[in-house]
Amino acid sequence: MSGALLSTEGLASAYGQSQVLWDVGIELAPGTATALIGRNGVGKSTLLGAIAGTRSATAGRIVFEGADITGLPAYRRARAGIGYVPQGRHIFPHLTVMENLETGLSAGGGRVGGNARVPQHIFDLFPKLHAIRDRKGGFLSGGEQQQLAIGRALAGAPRLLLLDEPTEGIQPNVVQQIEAALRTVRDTLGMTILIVEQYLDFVWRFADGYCAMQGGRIVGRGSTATETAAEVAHLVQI
Ligand SMILES: Nc1ncnc2c1ncn2[C@@H]1O[C@H](COP(=O)(O)OP(=O)(O)OP(=O)(O)O)[C@@H](O)[C@H]1O
Repeated sequence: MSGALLSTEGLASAYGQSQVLWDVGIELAPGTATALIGRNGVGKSTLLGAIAGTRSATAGRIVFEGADITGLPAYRRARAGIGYVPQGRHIFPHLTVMENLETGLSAGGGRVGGNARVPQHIFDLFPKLHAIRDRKGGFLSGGEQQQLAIGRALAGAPRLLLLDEPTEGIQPNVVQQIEAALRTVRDTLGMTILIVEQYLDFVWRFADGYCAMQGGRIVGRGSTATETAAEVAHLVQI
């Protein structure tokens, strides 16, 4: 048996008749960060969605902490310990920052207790969120929304954090804060991270490993310590 926190075997997914994931097998070791990379449209977001439960698998299986979660709906996976920060952030525009964070608490379900509060470490990671805690989500800048989306996923105390292009359209100082936050949750909380990212220099600064996709399949994997971002970018023609 593997010691992976999450693994997929033979995973496939489709939009109607159009298959977009083929025979995907990945393994995420506990406490590691893995970059999922590849050109636009190769299936990275679909794979993240299949793991989070927002897309269904048409074949294969997904095992999380030893349990087969392939058939579980998304809310049960969130409760089981999978946090998801989708592309486009999907924060609630009419709820305040604090209320958005509280939805993350309830998504985490029993893992954080009945009348739990938003953990202080989320405000330590993103101090701006505390300063704007009473502001409505719809009035935030893109960088603030991204911090909120990550904070909301962290509020559920996940063991696995899935992030879909968190640096997209974000200014450099916020990108640095996101990098620091991801390092901290991995290094001090032992969280496992799977991150879809086009900005390879960013993700190479902290990820331990990478999986490269082409045409809905994993075509390469390895360590960010032994292969440079430029070498891997060349391999997958980014
Ligand atoms: N809702 C949908 N209906 C039909 N086809 C879709 C849908 N969403 C994505 N696709 C198709 O599935 C394939 C994989 O898309 P996906 O978004 O997973 O790729 P990606 O690697 O994440 O790309 P990007 O970097 O552009 O987000 C693409 O060919 C895309 O056109």
